[in-house]
Amino acid sequence: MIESKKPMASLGDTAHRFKQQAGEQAASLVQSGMVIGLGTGSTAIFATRRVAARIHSGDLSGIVAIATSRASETAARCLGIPMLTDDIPREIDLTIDGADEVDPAMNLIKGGGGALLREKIVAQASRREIIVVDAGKLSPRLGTHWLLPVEVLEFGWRSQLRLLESLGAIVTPRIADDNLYRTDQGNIILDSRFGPIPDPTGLAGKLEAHAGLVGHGLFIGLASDVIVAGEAGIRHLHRGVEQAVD
Ligand SMILES: O=C(CO)[C@H](O)[C@H](O)COP(=O)(O)O
Repeated sequence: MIESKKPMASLGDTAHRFKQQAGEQAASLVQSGMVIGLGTGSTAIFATRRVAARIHSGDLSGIVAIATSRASETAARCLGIPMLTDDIPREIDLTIDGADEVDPAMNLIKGGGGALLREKIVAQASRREIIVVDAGKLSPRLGTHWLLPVEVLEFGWRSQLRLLESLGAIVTPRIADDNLYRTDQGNIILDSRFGPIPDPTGLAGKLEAHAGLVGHGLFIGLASDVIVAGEAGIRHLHRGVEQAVD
């Protein structure tokens, strides 16, 4: 079990250092010959950079990667990582991604960066889904600190908004540059404030039952590992079991 130690606000500027520590620790788990998934966001990028550095130093060979967003793909290509595009020809050995909120059972809210749908596709295609976070992301219950992003088709999107409201959420369509934000798929995101979610699995089921609602940021049972960095150091849990950290 992971217990929340500090609220996000108290981490302040140190969060950046913790993100780096968590991301780089995860990159040490990549081995030559692997197909890897590259996550999206300010924590996952530290893992991507370290993987690139290991490739260029000759420490890693035969790596091929799939990105969880167009932005991550562009970053990885710039760093010289060999990339797959738009297809996952075989099981991904290991994916390293960030999260917005992590509960004690290693369930997640993701999608703060808008990449939730690709992130979930890649997570579900991965043997190991390694989540890297600073300690401020730990939460006693999903929804306590973060909005739940829900990706919907433009067609009929206000009916999805009403559905979310009927489930108890306060819903705000995500805006970018004074327009509705668009995901990599051209869809809309409805940021939904549920507050602490008593039954994330039940809520996920209700959301998945609706046509037009193409993705949501609840990642239930998908994380195999969580690497969390904070004032107490770096902790690594693999399927609930504490791992030694170098
Ligand atoms: O889900 C995500 C993007 O869709 C990110 O992984 C999540 O928002 C965490 O981002 P960061 O590491 O920048 O805090």
